[in-house]
Amino acid sequence: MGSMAPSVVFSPGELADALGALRASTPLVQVLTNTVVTNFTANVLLAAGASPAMADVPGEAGGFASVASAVLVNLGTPNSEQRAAMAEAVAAANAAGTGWVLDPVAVGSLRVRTDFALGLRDLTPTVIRGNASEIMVLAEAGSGGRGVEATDTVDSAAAAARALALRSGAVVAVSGEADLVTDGTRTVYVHGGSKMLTLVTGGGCALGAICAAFLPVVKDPLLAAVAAHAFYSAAAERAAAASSGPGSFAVHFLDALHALSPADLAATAVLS
Ligand SMILES: Nc1ncnc2c1ncn2[C@@H]1O[C@H](COP(=O)(O)OP(=O)(O)OP(=O)(O)O)[C@@H](O)[C@H]1O
Ligand SMILES: Cc1ncsc1CCO
Ligand SMILES: [Mg+2]
Repeated sequence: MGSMAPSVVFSPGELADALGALRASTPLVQVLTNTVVTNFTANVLLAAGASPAMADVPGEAGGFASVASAVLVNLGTPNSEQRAAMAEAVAAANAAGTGWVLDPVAVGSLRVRTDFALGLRDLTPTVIRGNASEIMVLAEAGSGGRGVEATDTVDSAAAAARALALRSGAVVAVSGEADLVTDGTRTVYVHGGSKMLTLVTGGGCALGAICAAFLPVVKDPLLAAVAAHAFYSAAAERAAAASSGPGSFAVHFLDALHALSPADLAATAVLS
C-alpha cells in the first residue's frame, strides 16, 4: 500500500492543513451516542484536539446543538429519551446550519432503530458513516449485518454508498479494511489503519465523532471525512506497532491521536 500513488482528489498538504485547523480551533462536538462507547468516544475527541460534550437529554439537546460546532448522532443503544433528544438536536443543527454525522449502528434487523435511521437519513445529515452492511440498509440495498458487525465488504457496498450520497445529499463513508468515502460523484479510498480497531468497542463509533470534529474546520465535507479517516488510520497504525493486543492498543491509540502531527499525517496517509 505504501507505494500507491497519492489521490488526485486531495493532496497530503490538504490533509495536514485540515488537522492543523482542527487543533487550532478545538471544535465543540456534541455527541449523542450509545452507552457502550460514550467514554471512549469522549477520550478519542480529547486526544485528537476537540472538545466533547455528551448532551443528549431532551430539553437540552436542541439548545446545545444550536451552539455546538458539530453534532454526532449514533444509534447504537437508542432509548426513547435519546431518540427524542436526537430529533431535537438534528432540527436545531439544521436550523443553525451546523454539520451533523449520522452513524446508523446495526440497522437492518433491529426494527426501532431502522425505522428511526431511515427518517434521519432524510433530514439532510452532512455525513453518514457506517460499516458496509449498515450503509447498504440505508441505501435500501441490503438487509443488515450481524448485530453491530458488517457481513458485507466495502467494495460490495460501493454502488449503494454512491446512491445513498446522491439521494441524501450527504457524504457517505463506509469503514472496512480500506475505507470508502464518497459524495456520489467523487470517491476516495483511505488505506492503512489496523484490524485492532475492530477488537476495541467503539472503533467505528468514535470514527463518527472524528468525522464530526473535522466538519467545522474545512469547507468541503468530503475533505473533512477523508481527513478524519486518514488521521484515524494513521493513528491506528502507529498504535498497532506499539501494542501487543486490544487492551494496550486502546491506550496507544489515544496517545497516537494526541501525538500525530499534521506533517505525520501528510507523510502517512495513503489515498486512492
Ligand atoms: N480489516 C481491517 N483492517 C484495517 N482496519 C480496519 C479493518 N476493518 C475495520 N477497520 C477499521 O476499523 C474502524 C472501524 O471500522 P468498522 O467497520 O469495524 O466499524 P463499525 O462496524 O461501525 O464499528 P463499531 O463496532 O464501532 O460500530 C475503521 O477505522 C476501519 O477503517
Ligand atoms: C456492542 C454494541 N452494542 C450496541 S452499540 C455497540 C457499540 C459498537 O457499535
Ligand atoms: Mg458501527
